[in-house]
Amino acid sequence: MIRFDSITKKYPGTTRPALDDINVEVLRGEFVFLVGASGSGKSTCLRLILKEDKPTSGRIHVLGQDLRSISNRKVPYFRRNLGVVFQDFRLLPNKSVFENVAFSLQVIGKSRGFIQEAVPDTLKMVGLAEKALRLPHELSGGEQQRVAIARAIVNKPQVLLADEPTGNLDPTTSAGIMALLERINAGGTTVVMATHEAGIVDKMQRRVIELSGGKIVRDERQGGYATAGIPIIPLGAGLHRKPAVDPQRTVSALAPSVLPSVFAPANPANQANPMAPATPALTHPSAPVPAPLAPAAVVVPAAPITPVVIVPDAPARAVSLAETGAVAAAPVTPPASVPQPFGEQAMAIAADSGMPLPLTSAVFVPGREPQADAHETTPGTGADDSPTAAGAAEQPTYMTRPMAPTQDDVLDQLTLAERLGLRAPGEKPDQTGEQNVGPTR
Ligand SMILES: Nc1ncnc2c1ncn2[C@@H]1O[C@H](COP(=O)(O)OP(=O)(O)OP(=O)(O)O)[C@@H](O)[C@H]1O
Repeated sequence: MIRFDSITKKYPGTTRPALDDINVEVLRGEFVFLVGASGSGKSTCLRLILKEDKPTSGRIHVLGQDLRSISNRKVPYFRRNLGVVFQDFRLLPNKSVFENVAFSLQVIGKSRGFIQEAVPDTLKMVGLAEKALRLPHELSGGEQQRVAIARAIVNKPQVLLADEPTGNLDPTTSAGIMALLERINAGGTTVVMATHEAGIVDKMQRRVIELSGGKIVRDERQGGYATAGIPIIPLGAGLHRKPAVDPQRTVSALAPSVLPSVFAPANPANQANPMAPATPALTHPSAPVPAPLAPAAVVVPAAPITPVVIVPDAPARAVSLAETGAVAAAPVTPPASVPQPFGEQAMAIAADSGMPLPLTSAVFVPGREPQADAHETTPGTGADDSPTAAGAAEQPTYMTRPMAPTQDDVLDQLTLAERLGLRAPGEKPDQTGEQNVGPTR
């Protein structure tokens, strides 16, 4: 399903590789945790799987395809098989829950009929059927993450990549999110999740791949989190921050089995599942392997954990996937003035017009008439689709194109289609719908 053959990734201007001769294979239907200190290479792995970036050397196969053989023009098609979830949710703040989920189908040209069926089904699965009309800021953090997960899975991807999806959530809410991810996995979707959260990894007892300094130092079939290489932070404390650890100073986990567990046993009284699966898992016809796992296990944070090694003097933080923006669930400036019926072509044309355009929400929501958001465009006033945007919908939202480049958000200069990876920056749209899709770089 996913295979890295001798993968080395060296970022320009760096001396040490972010990934150093990685060989690993993830099988269909697996649930894999990627763990490791900050800067160990977890997000780089996810970026390479997405073909967001390419390795310096080595080969990557995803879904049976050698990523080198996928032309830039085909990358958007390839990515439709992958769902992505980030720590910071990345919802469109001025769109409802329904619209946020529908949006990812709109941009790949799914029919209105398909959207009307798939979105409610998916919202039901994540337990948000009743909140379809809410705006992101009217939801809790856990609910927002469930919307993001719904958006990532609504097209039934074969692989779900999650980059610290519980990083901004409290332990109970995280447990609900993990139960949901387990359920998605039980439906046949392969899940690869980067995390720093020891309690979750320990509870799930799934495959754990540990990176240290760009190398795999542990690959355990049913592993826990604890190694000498990773400091433990107590659940519920510092959940909003990644541990700051100097990978140079961490001890290699070459012999994790000899390490004593630092985890207190879980409190059985806490085993109630806050996300009790009331609805069936989505079926994934494209994933022929039957659900390999037991019914969603309860994921409850372990009893209070005694913090151990916290290494002071953090290094410059690694650039994570969540910070660099990404494809499948990346934030996008909402489409400009979309005529109905919505569609990739219409949105691409609108987004590519280069003119300031009013925002229009063209998604039909049951029980709610299609309506224009009707924010007039004001060049230079920013549509806040930054990671902090979720929950900030009370701020007026404006189109930002065209806008001056900023140092840290080049994405804002791209059109909607470009930002979604549907077309290479600068490439002109044609009039043939799906064929609009083109190279991403
Ligand atoms: N775009 C980039 N340019 C240069 N170096 C980078 C870039 N992205 C990541 N790196 C470096 O590559 C290494 C691995 O980074 P990566 O983001 O993959 O780590 P990570 O394990 O995901 O960290 P975190 O847990 O903090 O997200 C780090 O040393 C980081 O500084």
